[in-house]
Amino acid sequence: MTEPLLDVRNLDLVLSRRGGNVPILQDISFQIMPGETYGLVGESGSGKSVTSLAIMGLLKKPLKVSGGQVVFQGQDLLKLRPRRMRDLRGDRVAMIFQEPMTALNPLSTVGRQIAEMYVLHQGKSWREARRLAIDALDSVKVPNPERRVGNYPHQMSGGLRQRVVIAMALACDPDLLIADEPTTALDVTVQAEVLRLIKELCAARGTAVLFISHDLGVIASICQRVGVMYAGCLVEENDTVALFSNPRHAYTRGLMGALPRLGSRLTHGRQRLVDIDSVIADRSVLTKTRFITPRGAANGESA
Ligand SMILES: Nc1ncnc2c1ncn2[C@@H]1O[C@H](COP(=O)(O)OP(=O)(O)OP(=O)(O)O)[C@@H](O)[C@H]1O
Repeated sequence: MTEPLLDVRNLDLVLSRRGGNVPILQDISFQIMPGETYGLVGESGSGKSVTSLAIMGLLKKPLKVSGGQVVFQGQDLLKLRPRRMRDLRGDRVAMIFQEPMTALNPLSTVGRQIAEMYVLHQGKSWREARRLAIDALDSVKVPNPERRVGNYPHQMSGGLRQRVVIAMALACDPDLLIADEPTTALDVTVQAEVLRLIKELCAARGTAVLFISHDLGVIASICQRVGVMYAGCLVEENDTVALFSNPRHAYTRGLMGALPRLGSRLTHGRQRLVDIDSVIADRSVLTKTRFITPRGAANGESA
């Protein structure tokens, strides 16, 4: 049987204070298989971002992991030395955030920033890296890549900047891409294009994705499986289709109730992202719902 690419096991995370620890995440467990797109969905503050930061080893005080394992390609990332973790972040795991400017240097051209990925992580010469940067811009459908390669980030729209960040993230062909609300800051039509781009590029390269969003519609359009987070716990997990056709947890049903016209076409603004009727009609991919009861918590059905 194929081993999971990422196996998060019983992850606990606390806010460490002088007076004692406050639990932030409790007993989070999920797996992502190679090439799979897995969504984490939940309202603001449910713990999606800190889960991804814990996986990437990017948590800052006063947050700290207090238990569990993050096994990636067979090794527990929580035990890796900072230097190994830094190498892994450049190479095998990449991350994109909501606001592309957090990942871009405003004082450097986008071409140089993409080229740097090839120079630092793949030992390419600057000359070769510049050519690869143009190809990378082309692959993320930035028009006129030979001209755009000389642009500074402020000379580009938000959508183009996010494409540049995607090009940088995928430059080293990572095995896992963590995308934390990558389209939330963009307007609706651009959102749909960027989502489609992530979906197509990762499918073509076999890159697994951990996709984080508060928006079940966005998650449904891109993910094969979904984990639903509520108050620091993963309360329900299932194939996307099964989750939509048979939400078990009261909180999941609440999230779905907030979706426009559920049961007909799932829309996001004016852009149709997924035809939920046809998805639900495809019963072949339905599997048994994994209904999760966190350690020490009451059964979440009534949460
Ligand atoms: N640096 C921090 N210091 C203290 N508490 C934090 C810090 N970062 C996050 N938290 C707390 O951790 C919990 C989970 O936050 P997190 O950002 O992961 O939520 P989220 O589901 O990603 O929400 P959002 O979509 O708004 O980012 C929240 O209660 C938040 O207040």
